[in-house]
Amino acid sequence: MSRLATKICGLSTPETLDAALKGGASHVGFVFFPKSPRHLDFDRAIGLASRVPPHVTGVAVMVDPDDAFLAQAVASGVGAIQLHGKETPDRVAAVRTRFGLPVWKAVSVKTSADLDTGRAYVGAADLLLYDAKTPEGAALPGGMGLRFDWRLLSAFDPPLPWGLSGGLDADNVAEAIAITCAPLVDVSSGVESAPGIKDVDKIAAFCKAVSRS
Ligand SMILES: O=C(O)c1ccccc1N[C@@H]1O[C@H](COP(=O)(O)O)[C@@H](O)[C@H]1O
Repeated sequence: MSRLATKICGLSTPETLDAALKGGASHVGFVFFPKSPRHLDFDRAIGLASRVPPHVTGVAVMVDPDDAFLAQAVASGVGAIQLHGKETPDRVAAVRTRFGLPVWKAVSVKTSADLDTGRAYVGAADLLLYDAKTPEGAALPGGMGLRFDWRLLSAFDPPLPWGLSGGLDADNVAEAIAITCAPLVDVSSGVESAPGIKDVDKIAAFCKAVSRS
C-alpha cells in the first residue's frame, strides 16, 4: 500500500476496477463525457461504483456539466466530483454547495503562469489537479497522455491540497513524484493498451511504481 494517494481514472469494467483496488488505489475515476473513449453511461457507473469499498473514493470526472447531468453522476454513488472544463470559481463553489461532495478542479498547465490560475479556486475547490494543457481544438481537455514540465511545480507552493496528472505511467511516475513531491498522482492513458482500454498489468505496474516512491 502506498503512502501517496493514487487515482486510476477512466475505469469502465469490473476487471480493471478490481485491478486498481488490488493495487491499492485510493481513488478510482469514472469519466462522464460523451466525447471521451472512456465515457461511462450512468447505469454502468452504478454497477462499478457499488464495487468500490468505503476506504476508496470514486471520482466522477466531468467537463462543464449542468446540474441535471451532475445529479445523475452523483447518484451513481461516487464520493467526489472532478471538474475538468472551464468551470469558474463561482461555478465550482456552487457545485460543492449543491451536491455536498468534495470538488476537484483541474488546472491546465503549460507555463508557470498557468499554475497561478488555481489560486482563484481557494474557497471553492477542495483539491487542485494540475494537468497538462491540451492543444487548442483538441477533442478532450484531459486524458490525452500529455505531460507538462514537472519542474514548474518544484518551485511552486500550491494554495490547496493538490494532485499531479497528465502523461504519467509506470516508467515515469517515480521521477514525477521526485521532482514535484506530489501527494496524489492521477493516471488514465498511461495504464491503457489503447484509448479507453485499460490494461490490468499496466495498472498493477503503475501502483507498484507509486508504492516504491
Ligand atoms: O480521460 C478522459 O477521457 C478525460 C476526459 C475529459 C476530461 C478529463 C479526462 N481525463 C483526465 O485527464 C487527466 C490526465 O489523463 P492522462 O493520464 O494524461 O491520460 C486525468 O486526470 C484524467 O482524470
